[in-house]
Amino acid sequence: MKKIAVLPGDGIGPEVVKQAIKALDAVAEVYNHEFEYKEALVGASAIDAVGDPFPAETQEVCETSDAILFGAIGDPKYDNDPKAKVRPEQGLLRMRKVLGLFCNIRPVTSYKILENASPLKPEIISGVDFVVFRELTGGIYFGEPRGRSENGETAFDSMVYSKEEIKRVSRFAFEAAGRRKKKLTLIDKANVLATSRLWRETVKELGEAEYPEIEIEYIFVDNAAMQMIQNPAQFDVCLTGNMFGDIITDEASVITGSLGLLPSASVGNKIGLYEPIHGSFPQGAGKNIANPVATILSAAMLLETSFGMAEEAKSIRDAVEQTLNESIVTPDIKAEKHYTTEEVGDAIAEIIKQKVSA
Ligand SMILES: NC(=O)c1ccc[n+]([C@@H]2O[C@H](COP(=O)([O-])OP(=O)(O)OC[C@H]3O[C@@H](n4cnc5c(N)ncnc54)[C@H](O)[C@@H]3O)[C@@H](O)[C@H]2O)c1
Ligand SMILES: CC(C)[C@H](C(=O)O)[C@@H](O)C(=O)O
Ligand SMILES: [Mg+2]
Repeated sequence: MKKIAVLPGDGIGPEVVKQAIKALDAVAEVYNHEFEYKEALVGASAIDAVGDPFPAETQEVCETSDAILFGAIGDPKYDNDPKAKVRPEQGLLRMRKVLGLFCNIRPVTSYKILENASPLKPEIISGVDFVVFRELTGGIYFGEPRGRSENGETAFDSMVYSKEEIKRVSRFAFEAAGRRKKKLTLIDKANVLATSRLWRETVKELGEAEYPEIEIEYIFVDNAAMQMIQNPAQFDVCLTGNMFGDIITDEASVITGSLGLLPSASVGNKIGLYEPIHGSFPQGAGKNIANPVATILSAAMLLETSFGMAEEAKSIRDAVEQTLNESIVTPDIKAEKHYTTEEVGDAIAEIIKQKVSA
């Protein structure tokens, strides 16, 4: 029996998480596994219920589970109130920090069938298959000091990184590069930032000392943002800090056709957390239009990474691909006919059940 903490969160979070559970249930049925789900509050809905975006009970549920499935957090009432003292995003950040989730893995894969769904030309996105390793518990998101001057006229955030923080996430990226094309691209801003120069120095030292077979390429983040649109197929394993990784992966989602397609895994010392890279898409909440694929693929990453269930994970990925091939897609994907969140979730679960029982 595997215990999965389920944190649906806000906006479309509960709708897309529900579809991922359908896929997990289908896997459990076909492969004879038992998954026990324990739901907990996070984000704006947790603030509304108990005044804290990451309550102690939620932390407890996470820490006593084998893996965490997360939807999304965020609500316009906080986005539009810069003076709000408690914010949903603080819950997400605190959760990442206390659970030691310092490495966020974001694969970007283009699907042949969706080559016309992207605003980019098919010949540019054909065969794109790279993965971004984003540092998740350091950098400008967490650095001190941060805040406002006494008169309120100035605000400041600090970008802080230690060699140790850089090394531990870099190891994950080097290991992945070893399993893939033996090339690692460090994305930074070393021409301006002292922290980026520390990244370059540390990654170079680590590579020379422990991963001499991996070729390291260095690229400035502004150039990388441009190259990712101009020639995305050149990338394989990318490594970057917290904020650059956040921005560059939303950009990368355009290659695939929709932000609603990209999953992620956040790992570190202990437990793994799996979540779509998108947010709570408040405009789409309650309308049954959100694309559940990013969350369903996050569930596949959960099976593979936390439970070592590679075949089960593949059955989810294959089912997703089949729905895309059959054009069973939500409105964010260019198609003649569109399906609802529930219909896409049902179709994927059905295919998982059929495929393996066939
Ligand atoms: N990890 C997270 O929980 C997370 C990530 C990003 C943003 N947020 C929060 O979400 C809220 C909304 O932020 P935002 O609008 O900048 O980003 P967002 O990712 O929620 O949405 C941006 C746009 O992407 C599209 N989109 C996103 N997910 C989709 C899906 N599953 N299906 C179809 N289309 C999808 C929509 O067009 C949407 O307008 C904010 O409060 C923000 O802080 C949370
Ligand atoms: C909501 C926000 C704090 C979060 C981040 O910046 O990490 C989100 O954009 C993400 O990509 O998970
Ligand atoms: Mg983001």
